Amino acid sequence: MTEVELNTALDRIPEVAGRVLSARIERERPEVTIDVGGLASGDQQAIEARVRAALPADARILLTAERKQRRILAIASGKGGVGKSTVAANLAIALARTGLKVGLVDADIYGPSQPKLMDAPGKPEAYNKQLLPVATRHGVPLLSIGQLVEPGKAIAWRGPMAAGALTQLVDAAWGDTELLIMDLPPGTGDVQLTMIQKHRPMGAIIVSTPQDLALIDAARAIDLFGQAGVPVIGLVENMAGYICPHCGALSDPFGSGGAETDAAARGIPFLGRIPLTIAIRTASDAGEPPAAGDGADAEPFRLLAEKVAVLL
Ligand SMILES: Nc1ncnc2c1ncn2[C@@H]1O[C@H](COP(=O)(O)OP(=O)(O)OP(=O)(O)O)[C@@H](O)[C@H]1O
Repeated sequence: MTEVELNTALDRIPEVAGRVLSARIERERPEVTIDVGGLASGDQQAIEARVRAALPADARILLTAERKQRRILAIASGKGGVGKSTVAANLAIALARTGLKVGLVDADIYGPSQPKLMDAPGKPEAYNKQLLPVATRHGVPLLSIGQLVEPGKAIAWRGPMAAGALTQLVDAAWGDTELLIMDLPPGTGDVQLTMIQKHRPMGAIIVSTPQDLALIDAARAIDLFGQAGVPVIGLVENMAGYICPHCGALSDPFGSGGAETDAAARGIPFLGRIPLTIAIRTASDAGEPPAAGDGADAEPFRLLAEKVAVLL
């Protein structure tokens, strides 16, 4: 059964109209969440029976009485190449592993790398003029600008065109997703500002490398969020400390601790340090984000998710 077939089957059940919070195929199995808030238990059971009869026998049907509001957490950086997308993907996965329903929106028009990072290159289907997020092996559905355009095309877009396309990603059929991690384009231009003003993230995390120049750019990103009235919930230092895989010696190609000092000076929480390791790069390039595994490289992302979860 495809997601479109699943949605069509649900459309034929009048009792669930307006109550389907999510309908997706997870590991080839239909998974449906239905809001039964305000219904007597007999009516809830009747709805469940109707849905069960309409779907394949292995379908998972979840009934919930609490419709949670979806929030957006923006992941930003002052400049490109600091590992913003890597942090966004791994944080999304680490948060999902804590039980939160997390989705990932890749709004990076200059280099949409999430389809590769999350190993989800397929094009999203649409239903009722809404995009259906693409399920990934890592438990975090994804919508990326890279799934909608040919490689290299999005970069040429002007502000309004980019903002229009990106809005489709945020306003998609996210169903019961509680938190959307939004991987913003690097920098502090119009597209970033429009996305922040239009979608009002509950907060932003700034990713920086430890060296001074990256921190100056990070300061600009912090200012941008400040002007838009979106709280910066913390700073993450990426590519800090390189452990040689041969001799085990620790070196600091970009320095170390710069982001922590900078965060302290600005009164922004410091959320953690992700080391520079070859394993993080090779795993990411292979569509196997380290946070999805249980190796040493998952640990910094697990710790980061723990800190972020309390700030949500
Ligand atoms: N901690 C790390 N250790 C090793 N490699 C890393 C680490 N973080 C990111 N990388 C690598 O650095 C490169 C850039 O990372 P990424 O694409 O996440 O950066 P970005 O800030 O999102 O860049 P862009 O601005 O191009 O979107 C990638 O090859 C990625 O695998």
